[in-house]
Order: sequence, then C-alpha cells, then structure tokens
Amino acid sequence: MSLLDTSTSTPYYAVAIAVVIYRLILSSSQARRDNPNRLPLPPGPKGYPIIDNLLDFPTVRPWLVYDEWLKTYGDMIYFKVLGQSFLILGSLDRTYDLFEKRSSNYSDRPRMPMLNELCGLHLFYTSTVSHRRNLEWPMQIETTRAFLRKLLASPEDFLLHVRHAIAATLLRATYGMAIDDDEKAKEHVETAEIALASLAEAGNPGSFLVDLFPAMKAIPSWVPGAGWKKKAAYWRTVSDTFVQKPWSMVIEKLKTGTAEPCVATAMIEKLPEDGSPNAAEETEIARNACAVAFGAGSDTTVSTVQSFFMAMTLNPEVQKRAQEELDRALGGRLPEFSDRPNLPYVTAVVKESMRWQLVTPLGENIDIILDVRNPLIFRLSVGVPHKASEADEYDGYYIPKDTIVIGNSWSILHDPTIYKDPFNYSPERFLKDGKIDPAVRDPTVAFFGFGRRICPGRFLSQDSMFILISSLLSVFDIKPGLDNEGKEVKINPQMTNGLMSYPEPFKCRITPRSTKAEQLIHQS
Ligand code: HEM
Repeated sequence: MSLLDTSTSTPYYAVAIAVVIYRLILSSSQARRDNPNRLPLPPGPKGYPIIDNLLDFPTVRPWLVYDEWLKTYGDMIYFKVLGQSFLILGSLDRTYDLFEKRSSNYSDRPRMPMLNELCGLHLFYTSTVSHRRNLEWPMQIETTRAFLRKLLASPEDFLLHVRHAIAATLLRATYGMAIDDDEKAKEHVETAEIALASLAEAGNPGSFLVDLFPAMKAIPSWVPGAGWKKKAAYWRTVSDTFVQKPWSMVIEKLKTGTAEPCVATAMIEKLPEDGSPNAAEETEIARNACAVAFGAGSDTTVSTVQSFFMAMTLNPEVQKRAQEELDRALGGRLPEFSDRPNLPYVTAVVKESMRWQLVTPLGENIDIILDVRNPLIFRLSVGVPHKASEADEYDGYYIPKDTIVIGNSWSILHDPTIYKDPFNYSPERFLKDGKIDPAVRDPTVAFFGFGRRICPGRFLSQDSMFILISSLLSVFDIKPGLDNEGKEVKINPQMTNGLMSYPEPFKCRITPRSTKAEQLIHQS
C-alpha cells in the first residue's frame, strides 16, 4: 500500500482533508479577486462547510437527480463538492449561451496529469478527427452485410456481432484495416481494450495524488511508494502501441502503394513536409485523432444500437411499420445509403433510438463512488467534461474559474414541452405528413455533446446506425426472448449506471423474416 497511490492508501484521508482545506482557502481568495461585482453564484442545493454538497451528490443515474433539481432551481444549477464547482445546464438555451456563444471560455478539459501527461493517454482529449456529413463509406455496407450473415448463423450472439460490426467499421474507416482477415486488426482491438481500461482508471481524478499535486510528476519511480509511476509507465507503453502501430502500418502501406483510402491516408497526405516547423506537432495530432476514433466511437455506438434492439422488443407495432416501409421502398433487396430519403419512418426510428435512452446522458459524465463502509473513501470521477478556463459573469451570476460545466442532454431530450410523453418510444413524433418534420427538435442538438467539443464522429455513427437498423429490419424480426416455459420474457427498459450508460442485459430473439430474407442475406 502506498501513500501516494490514493486508490489504496489509508493515510490518504489526512492528505485529502489537507487538500480540501487548501482548495477552500484558494477558492475563497480567488472568488474575492474574480468577482469584483459580488454577483451571486447560480442557484442550487445548499451544502455544508468543507464537504460542500458531497452528501447530495447523486451516485445512481445522476442525470435523473439533476433533472429533479432543475425542476426546483430553474434551468441551471450550481453546486460544489470538496471545493470543486459544478454547473449543470438543463436547457438548450443555456448550452447554446455557454458552449456556443462563449465557446472560447467553455471548451477546456481538466488537466488530469496522471492520464494526460504520465500515461500519454491525452489522445482522448486532443481530437481533430472530423468525419464529413453523409460520407457514406462503401465499407459500412460491407461490414453490415457481414454482420447480417453472422447474425443468421448465431442470432443468440447478437451483442457480440453488433460490437464486431462497429469495430470493423471504425477500423476500416480510420486505418483501412479489414478486421476479419487481418491479424493486425485483431491485435489492435485487444490493445484498444487494455488502453480503454487504463483510461478508466487513470482518468479517475482523486485516484492519484499527482492529479492534485502535479509537481509529484518529478518523483522517480524507484522512490518507495511510487508504484503509481510504474503503473503509468506500463499504461504509456500500451497507449503508445495503440496509437503508433496502426499508424506506422498505414505509412508502410502508402510506401508500397497498398494502402486503402481512409481517414489516416487522408490526414497523412495533408501533413506538412518533414522538417517544417509544425511537422512533428501536426503528425502527433493526426495520429492521436485516428486512435481516438476507436476509443470514443465503439461503445457509444454499440450502446445506441442495443437501445434500438430493446425498443423493438417492446414496440412490435413500430417494427411492423418500419418493415412495411422498407418492403415498399426496397422491393425485396437490402438497403443502400441512397435509399435514406425514401425511408422517413426508419430515419425517425434512428432518431428516437438516440433520444429515448441516452448512452451519454450528461453529454459528459461525472460520477462519485462512495464506499458505504467508510464514507471517507470516495472517488470523484469525471468523464470528459467542459471546464471554464476563466471566471465569468453570466445572466447576473458569477461562475468561478475551473468550474466543471455539464450539459444535461438527458433533460434536453426528455423535456415534455418539446417531446410529448418523453418516456414513450415513438418515432411518429419526428414525422408530419409522412415526412421528417424539421420543426421537431432533432436529438443531435444534445446527443453528441456541445460547442467546440461536439462529437466529431457524429456523422459516421449516424450513418452506421442508419445502415445497421435498416438492414436488420428488412430481413429480421426482433422479439423478446423466451423463458423456460417458452413464454416471452417481460423486458424492463432500464439503463445501467456509470460513466457510459447501456441497456441492462435483456433477452431477445432474432429470426429471419422469411426464407426469401434468408436467401438475400446469403447472397449479400
Ligand atoms: C452513438 C455514438 C456516439 C455518441 C453518443 C457520442 C457522444 C459523444 C459525446 C457526448 C462527446 C462529448 C462532447 C462534449 O464534450 O461536449 C463525444 C466526444 C467525442 N467523440 Fe463521440 N460519440 C459517438 C460516436 C463517436 C464516433 C463514431 C467517434 C469517432 C469516429 C467519436 C469520437 C469522439 C471524439 C474524438 C470525442 C472527443 C472530442 C473532443 O474532446 O474535442 N464519437 N462523443
């Protein structure tokens, strides 16, 4: 056990309390300096001295608790936990005001030295990858057809097949790798899994004292108790491999003229000449941007497709309407991207699958883990939130520097004044006279985050969802699974707690719609 690795140490309490008191003094002197007009803080629950709102901080599905608080305090709430300020924005107007109009101040991320500087996982925070609207990569059709064939062979493994299809799409889009016949692609997926697991641990502020005292970075790893430095060194090796290997492979393939056109080749072609002033930095950014696509894009898209499966088991009439539309528009073939304008109902199913149960309900997530046996053991875990770079005055309120600012996407997409009966799964809400109604709020206004930090993979993942969902419904029926007596199980649409939210495990039955559908899959 080490004093320095707070994830395991007991003397940590003393250090943690000292840090909290230090931050308290610092923040009150900063507030005096930064708030000359003595503006009040935005409304929110009152806290206690030193611990602030630690006891109120929601640990289970926090987006629902914030939604309740927002009903009490208005569309913006402010609170503090152990000196750290949080501002939750509960309406589109608020997110627009801060993340768009004042984006230069509200687009920062927390420093997190353990994650970013020691483990080199800063790639998750430096993304410039931007997938153009409706790029409609031909490989998405290929990976989807392969997915249908796998589903036909072993429908009970549907979740595994969804994961595989999304990973295949991301690897092809980014590095031109084919997951099924490329050993390197399989290796990359394994490395990515370790890198993502280390991200979860290293990115947990409060787990490592170096996040509170960045100067500790200089402690050599041979110092007793500095086991966390060895951990960081191992994670750095993994993240280097994760970032470097596939990138080098693309460069080699470009030299031999065998590279598939992909995001990496497009970026490499635009890099400045070797030796020019920005060459090293631009190369690092491009390399990181490619690596981040896999990390940020896989689980998020998988969870949304899972929500779609859950919605289909619960809403057979929606499934039937979508299938009727597909049968009419396609006349017995599988869908292509060019069919999208003729498939408004399916397009509405994709939108409603995003809105109904959100994979990232807080756009970016915060989470406190409290050990009930000893309430002093806590971890404050922050996903990828926005941070106020400087103190600000907004709508008559003072917002302290370094406040973590979070758009509650869940509230924005479950606002009953915008979406009638927001808990119902109803694609019809997006339609008028058989067409997508542009007057209805599109879930993408909040589903993919906000402002300068908005998800750069949003177009690619919407394309993936459209082609997967339309292909699935054209050839398969999705029904609830059966219990031991052969009766359909009752599915409770519940999402998991945590940084990313998934549908709770549920049983579902996937069967080909007809022998003709089966033939279509075989021929595809
Ligand atoms: C259903 C699928 C997806 C959802 C729900 C989703 C959601 C999000 C959200 C909420 C953020 C934070 C935005 C903010 O801070 O305001 C984000 C960031 C990000 N996403 Fe996605 N995402 C998805 C798919 C993807 C895909 C497919 C890729 C890559 C190909 C991707 C790459 C990224 C990157 C690189 C960031 C960090 C952006 C930054 O820090 O500037 N995401 N995503």
